[in-house]
Amino acid sequence: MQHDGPGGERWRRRRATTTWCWPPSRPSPPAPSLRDGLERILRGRTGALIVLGFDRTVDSIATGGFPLDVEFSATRLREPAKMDGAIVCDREASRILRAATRLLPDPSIETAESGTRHRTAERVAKQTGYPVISVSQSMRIVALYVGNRRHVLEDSSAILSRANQALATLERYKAAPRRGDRHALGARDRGPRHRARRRRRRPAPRDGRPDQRRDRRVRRRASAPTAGCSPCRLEEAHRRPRRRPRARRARLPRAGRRRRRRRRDARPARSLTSTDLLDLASVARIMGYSTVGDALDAAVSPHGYRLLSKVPRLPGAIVDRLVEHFGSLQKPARRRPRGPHGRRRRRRGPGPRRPRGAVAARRVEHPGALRLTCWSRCCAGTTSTHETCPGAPPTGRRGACWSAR
Ligand SMILES: Nc1ncnc2c1ncn2[C@@H]1O[C@H](COP(=O)(O)OP(=O)(O)OP(=O)(O)O)[C@@H](O)[C@H]1O
Repeated sequence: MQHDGPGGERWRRRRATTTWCWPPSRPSPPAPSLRDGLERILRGRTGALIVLGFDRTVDSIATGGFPLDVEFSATRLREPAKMDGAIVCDREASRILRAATRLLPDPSIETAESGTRHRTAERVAKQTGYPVISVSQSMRIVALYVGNRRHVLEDSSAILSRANQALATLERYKAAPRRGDRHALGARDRGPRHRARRRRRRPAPRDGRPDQRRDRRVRRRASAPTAGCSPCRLEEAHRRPRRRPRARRARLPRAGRRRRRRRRDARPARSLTSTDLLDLASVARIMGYSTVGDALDAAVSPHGYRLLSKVPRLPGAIVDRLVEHFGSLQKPARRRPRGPHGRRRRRRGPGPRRPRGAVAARRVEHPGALRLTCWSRCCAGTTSTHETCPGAPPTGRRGACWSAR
């Protein structure tokens, strides 16, 4: 008779086709002691058949053996594995419930395995929906069966050696000079003039692609050492919380929108696939450059975010405003200061040199945003702010310092 409740035909079929995952209430996949126990069984040159879950279906297909109901530990798992038959644990692998039991799954369930242990493991996994671990004595491998899937666990030493190799590669990637640096240094160094010419050459979006690819490789490598370490990575992926749909945001003013777009565009190319990385236009687009016409070959220059982020105590809002105002770092860096009547000032005689950073400060309209060195004849750069400059006029008027702009 077919019934739909637990243990019924439809119930069993549904369980066999749905992907098994750890109960949501459980904070983490099975304890590392399970992996340790499997290692011990392998080292002891015995096999095992372990069912991770117990319910009416498991009970109905298990015959013989003896009930245990003891706390799970690696050593306790090793002992019943020496005997014939299967071991049944609870779903969290925190207790060993039965040992040396014979499993008789439905023989009509298809299986691609040949040995009796593996055939049983696959059938039990399909019929009960619980994960079943089979440790092969002859092949010395651990296979995990979950529903219709089979996953062979890698040897710990292999995972460790791969992780070490990945870390070494990561170090090498990190240590390698970036393409920009190579330009500056000059791979084929032909003397100081050649070096200076190379340094002056402005990069185009096309030049950024190898660096993007390298960054991607470094990121992929960085996650590689852990990949495959956990036998339940698959399940973990299932348990990963889904991103909640974001609440609709209030429309920002135009400047804010522009800033947000620029930040979004400047976000690292994490979302790009390996194929996208080969497409120069996608990479340029994510870097915030235009791809229309021959824009990819046009010279580009940095906005100055990186440099400005190094100015201590300079708030992000001011950085944004500076970048918005100048557009590019090159403009203020190249500009020579103007005198009181708009003429370019000449340097007269020896004296303290004005640092470049102060030039950028001169063009900012908002005096409240300025906490930069005052450079004028009144204090000759000995003061750090307008307020502390001895040449500063009473509040509300611009003094000698600022009228010198
Ligand atoms: N239906 C079953 N229920 C419980 N245990 C079983 C069942 N079938 C096989 N086993 C266990 O598997 C052991 C080995 O069986 P067999 O050698 O036929 O399987 P195998 O798939 O070739 O395994 P291995 O790769 O380890 O040699 C048996 O001694 C028994 O302990």
